[in-house]
Amino acid sequence: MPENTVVLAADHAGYELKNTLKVVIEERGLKVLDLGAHNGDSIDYPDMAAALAKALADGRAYRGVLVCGTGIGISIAANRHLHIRAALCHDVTTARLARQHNDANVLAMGSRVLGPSVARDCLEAFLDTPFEGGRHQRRVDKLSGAATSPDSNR
Ligand SMILES: O=C(CO)[C@H](O)[C@H](O)[C@H](O)COP(=O)(O)O
Repeated sequence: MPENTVVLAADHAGYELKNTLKVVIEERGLKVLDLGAHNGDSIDYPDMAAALAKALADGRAYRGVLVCGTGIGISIAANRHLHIRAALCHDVTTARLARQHNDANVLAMGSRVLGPSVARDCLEAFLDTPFEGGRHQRRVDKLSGAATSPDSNR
């Protein structure tokens, strides 16, 4: 898996913010796999989330960033894929905790609710923060069906 590549995808509403975030990632010396949108023409967020999920499943990137108008639709769509842990974040604290506690592999944001400066801060926290493991690993394992019992809480 290319540990230096971040995959980006957005719908038309997230197109401009996605391009802003692309520059931020490249400035950090990472590579970007940009799946679009490549213009402001209306496009459906489930299709973009599915394309990003496939790129991660194929090992073409190690993390992903999704943008739509609110981040809601595109994060819901991404989380339909079992290997995706997409966190919809609105601030640095949630972006940091999404990594520390949830081992989120995808950051989702809303271009119509976040300014570019906050979005940049969220992205940097998402890229810089390691997973804490420990008790959180057990919980993350349960997200992907590793739990032995549906009512297990240990
Ligand atoms: O899916 C969304 C909301 O959960 C995204 O914000 C979309 O970008 C939004 O619904 C697109 O709306 P538009 O009126 O078609 O631009």
